Amino acid sequence: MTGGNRSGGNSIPALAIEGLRAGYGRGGDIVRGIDLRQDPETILAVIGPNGSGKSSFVKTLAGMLDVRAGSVRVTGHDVTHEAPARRVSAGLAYVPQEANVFPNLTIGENFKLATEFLRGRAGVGPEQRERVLSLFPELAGRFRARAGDLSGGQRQMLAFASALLANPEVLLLDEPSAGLSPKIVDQTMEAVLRVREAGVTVLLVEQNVTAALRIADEAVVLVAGQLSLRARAADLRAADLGELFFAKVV
Ligand SMILES: Nc1ncnc2c1ncn2[C@@H]1O[C@H](COP(=O)(O)OP(=O)(O)OP(=O)(O)O)[C@@H](O)[C@H]1O
Repeated sequence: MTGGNRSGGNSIPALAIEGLRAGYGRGGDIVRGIDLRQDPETILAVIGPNGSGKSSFVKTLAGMLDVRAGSVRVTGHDVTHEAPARRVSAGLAYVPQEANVFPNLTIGENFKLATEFLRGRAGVGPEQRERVLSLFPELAGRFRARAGDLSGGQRQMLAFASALLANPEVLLLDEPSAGLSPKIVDQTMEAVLRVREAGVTVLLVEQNVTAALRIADEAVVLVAGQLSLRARAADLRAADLGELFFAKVV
């Protein structure tokens, strides 16, 4: 998160995924052969019908689900078989859909825990904390507030901020709009834009296709664990995706 421009035609992809396959226990593959490259400092939306494997895909990238085949690179570094914490150290941060803050701890304590295991990662420290707080001014001065007492939108900001304290190159977001009112969804998406403008690459899994397409640079459609379409977000309309989803998209 430098605020500098790391993009460019010949730059190393922020994320490079090849032939990725993953699944649960002894079950069949849920992620079924995904190839994907994402340029630095872009927002890529991952959309698709319920149960198509969006969360499983992002969990695989975060190291929560074992890779059965293929590879994952973050700014050129192979993290395919790294544990989740090592991926964060390699620049890949993850905000899960649920349980993404510690509700019984204060904002200050959530911040402290977020970096507790990251000593040694470049750019983690007081300066990064100041940068993060400048992105989320609503959290500044509220360090003693209990995370569980925050509104849904504020809690989401805290989850983003905690992930960004690790100074990631890539931020994985799993359905940040889930359970939020339309107004708060808009504010949350604005926050994702600020994160991108601060120099972070964002992979955004979303059910709310309209909200995701509004801020994304590009979108991919995931159907039954495989990518069925990649397009510039500006060229896609939620209403046109119904056929791909085999369901009405709103
Ligand atoms: N912990 C789990 N154990 C076994 N199977 C799982 C587990 N979590 C998800 N699955 C299966 O993986 C498939 C894809 O689910 P996943 O949650 O990744 O899809 P999704 O696209 O994120 O869906 P949604 O949009 O409804 O969240 C489903 O068939 C689901 O039943």
